[in-house]
Amino acid sequence: MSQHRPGSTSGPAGAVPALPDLPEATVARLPEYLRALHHCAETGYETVSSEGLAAAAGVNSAKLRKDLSHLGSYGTRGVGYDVALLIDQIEYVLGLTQRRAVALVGVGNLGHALAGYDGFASRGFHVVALFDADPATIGERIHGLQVRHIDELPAVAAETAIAIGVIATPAAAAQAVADQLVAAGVTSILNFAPCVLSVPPNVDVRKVDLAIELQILSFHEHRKSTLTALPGGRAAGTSGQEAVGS
Ligand SMILES: NC(=O)c1ccc[n+]([C@@H]2O[C@H](COP(=O)([O-])OP(=O)(O)OC[C@H]3O[C@@H](n4cnc5c(N)ncnc54)[C@H](O)[C@@H]3O)[C@@H](O)[C@H]2O)c1
Repeated sequence: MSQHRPGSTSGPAGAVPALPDLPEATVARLPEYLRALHHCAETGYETVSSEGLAAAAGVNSAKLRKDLSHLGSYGTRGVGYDVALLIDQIEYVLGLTQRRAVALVGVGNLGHALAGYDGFASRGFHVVALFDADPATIGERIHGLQVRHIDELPAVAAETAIAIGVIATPAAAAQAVADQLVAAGVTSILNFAPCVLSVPPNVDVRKVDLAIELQILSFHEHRKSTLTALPGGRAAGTSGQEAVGS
């Protein structure tokens, strides 16, 4: 099987091929496939079936086959997917063939944990700068990096192209920090602060909020408890509101 840049469309000679516009849900599952594929490779598997890969990634196999078809990857009947090739394809699509520089702003409780997390480096991300506004934190060294004042962001960004800015400040400071990151040329932001950021259209923001995840689990807990409270533990067709009141 020859190596092929997944789903690329041909452009003018010498131009970088455009990536397909993948469904966001597919993009969100690709890192799971990649993690499972790396595990296959580390445990000596050269091929993997769609069912095996789907189980390892925690999705159903029909969804996995559909996702991978967007990449132009269909596997071989009776053999499955070539593990090394699929790793290459997914890493290419996710832009993981180059290490991306990450700057972290806000080195408090969460920021300390993020700054010391080894998982970024092993997945292709390089934390290049740490910023804070508190004089008590500035100058501190974490994993060999010195925390700098946020006002130094433009100078640091001029020296080192920052691909992704991570915001771990209180919500009240997050918009101003986002504005500073954008002004410094950063076009991808991972926001841990519990607030909505306003950014120009060319800037991508992803939000991580564990409290929201807990609230969603709380909804499911609530729903399960209301369903089991019904006579016979009826499993569908009744809203939680009605069940609570019954
Ligand atoms: N996403 C999640 O799941 C999750 C989990 C925990 C906390 N949080 C959020 O993460 C953020 C940080 O939480 P924490 O517990 O680490 O708070 P913290 O108070 O310990 O740390 C915040 C840090 O941001 C710095 N800071 C404040 N204003 C700044 C500015 N303008 N520029 C640069 N640095 C600035 C502070 O000096 C401090 O060091 C909060 O918004 C919190 O709600 C999110």
